[in-house]
Amino acid sequence: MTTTPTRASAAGADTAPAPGPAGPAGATGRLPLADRSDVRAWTGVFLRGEAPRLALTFGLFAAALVASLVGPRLLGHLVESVKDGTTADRVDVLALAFVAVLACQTLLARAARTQATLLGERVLARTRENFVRRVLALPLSEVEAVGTGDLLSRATTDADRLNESIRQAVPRIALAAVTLVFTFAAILLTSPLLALGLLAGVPFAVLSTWWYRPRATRAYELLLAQEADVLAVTHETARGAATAEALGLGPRQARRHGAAVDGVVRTRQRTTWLQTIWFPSLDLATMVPMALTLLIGGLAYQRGEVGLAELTAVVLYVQALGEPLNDLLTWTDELQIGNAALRRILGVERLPREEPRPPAPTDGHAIRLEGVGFGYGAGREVLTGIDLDIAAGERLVVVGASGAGKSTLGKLLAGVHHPTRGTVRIGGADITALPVGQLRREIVLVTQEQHVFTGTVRDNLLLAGEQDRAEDTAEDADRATEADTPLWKALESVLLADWVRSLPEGLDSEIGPGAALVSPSHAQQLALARLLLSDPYALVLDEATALLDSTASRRVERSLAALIEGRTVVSIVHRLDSVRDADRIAVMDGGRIVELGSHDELLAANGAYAALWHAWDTARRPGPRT
Ligand SMILES: Nc1ncnc2c1ncn2[C@@H]1O[C@H](COP(=O)(O)OP(=O)(O)OP(=O)(O)O)[C@@H](O)[C@H]1O
Repeated sequence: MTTTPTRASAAGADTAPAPGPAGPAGATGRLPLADRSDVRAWTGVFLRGEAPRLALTFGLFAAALVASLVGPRLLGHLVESVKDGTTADRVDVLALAFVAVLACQTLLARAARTQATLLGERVLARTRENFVRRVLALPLSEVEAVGTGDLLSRATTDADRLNESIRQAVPRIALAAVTLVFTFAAILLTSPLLALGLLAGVPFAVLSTWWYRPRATRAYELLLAQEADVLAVTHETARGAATAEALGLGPRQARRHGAAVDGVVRTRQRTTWLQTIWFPSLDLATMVPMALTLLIGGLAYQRGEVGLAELTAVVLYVQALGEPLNDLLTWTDELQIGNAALRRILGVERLPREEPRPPAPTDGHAIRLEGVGFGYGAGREVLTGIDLDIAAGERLVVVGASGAGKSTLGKLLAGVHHPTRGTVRIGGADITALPVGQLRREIVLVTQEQHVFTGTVRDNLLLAGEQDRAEDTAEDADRATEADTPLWKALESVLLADWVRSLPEGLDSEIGPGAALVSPSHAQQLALARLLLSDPYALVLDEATALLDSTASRRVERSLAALIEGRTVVSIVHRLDSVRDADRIAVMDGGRIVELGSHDELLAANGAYAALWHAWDTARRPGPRT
């Protein structure tokens, strides 16, 4: 079962969630997008941080470019020399020079591409690290509100697109732009008259791009968001496959997936349609001036205004314009996608941060809820007017019909959500003022969900930043054995020691996704052992064994017995098997606590609890068969 501190521990910061159950993500169901100023700021940091590498990359590209421009001039001279009559030696020299320039150009272009790739990978790695660090610092309620699909797609597909942009689009566009400028300058130097014709393309290019850009930006932003929706449905379906199958939700999930995919297809059709207007306009913007230049060149040559060498060079230059223009066209579009991806990746920066908080003084470990109310997002209150005192060491069971608000109460007790009204206090301190580290030493929520992290059994037990200690001690066998003692004790307590011993490398065996599979009950026992090691004062157990079959459930319940010893325990239950052992029972209905007392007191009161108990008691007894 998942223990909520895991994310906070991974963040490694002693921080607490920002107040409020749902921020911007909660209100919209999607993470926000960064705006242009954020992208500009990011670009500024990128340019400053990578200035030397950028200069080297562009320097290499420029050198390759100059080499590529020398080639046509040499060929021009060659053609003119042959026409005017020359020696074979001169032809050889010119041909050799041409080959040498070509080789230089190839080597320089190769070095430039390598630099661009390294640059892209560096920037991407840093952006990804920042993204993950930022996500880990998000209040858990934000992550819950937005779901994992949007986060996943930003960290994977969007990051890949940004990578593609930095690695390919940025250098190619820069190279194409510089090539165009240099080539134009070369034409201008060769023959200003012939250069004039090329300007005819400028109005076509400017007008069509001015029309296309804002439309394409919106379409690409929508496309990435819709792709995130597809990922979210796919992820949800895969994660809840067992529930979907049990409840026959397959067709419903298929419909949702189909609708999400339809959205993507529609937007792709729109982007393709936009391209079918823009691309031909740009083609026109390149073909018309090229044709014009050649026409002017032909006429000027006939009238003796330009020589054959100039005309040959200009014809080659004009031809050489085709590739950079094509690159500019294709990669500018790719850059738009990269820009949309970057806005999504940087969007997490707009969410509230978990600010570091100083430790709050507490007096004991009693829990007190005063006038607590809570609603998800802007919706109705699902908890209202809750007043509750839980003494340190008390066992409280929470029962009630489905939707009564039991799990929500559990999340408020553990500080996963903060009340929208009233206060939750632990040891007299407002829970919202406690840093996460301190909060998790006080109280932890244990749910039905479990997660085994990829790594060794030891890593899984020592989550919470204690791996370093384990790595240090691994060098010294005696100290390692000593350090392992509490781990084995915890594993013994949750009845998992035999299982770990049976693994090929004991505590050092790799488990989790991609390694040895762990059964749900073992995963839950592992999480309980982890909890034993982190040793919180209070536990909220939310249906901890509800999803297990009865044998596994009995095994985990026996493991739980070791964990709850000596702690404050709030158990949220559907089955009433063990409610009699509780000190008190809270009955919830419609978001309120309607009854509170011991089993005997509540039976004597003959109210809601008595009705629940009798119904459950009758159902579990074997009745007369008819
Ligand atoms: N993440 C959420 N967003 C919006 N509403 C929610 C969310 N989680 C629960 N609710 C709503 O809050 C109310 C209380 O739900 P809660 O899960 O706390 O009840 P419960 O008593 O634990 O039910 P169950 O026994 O079925 O788990 C329900 O109306 C539920 O639909």
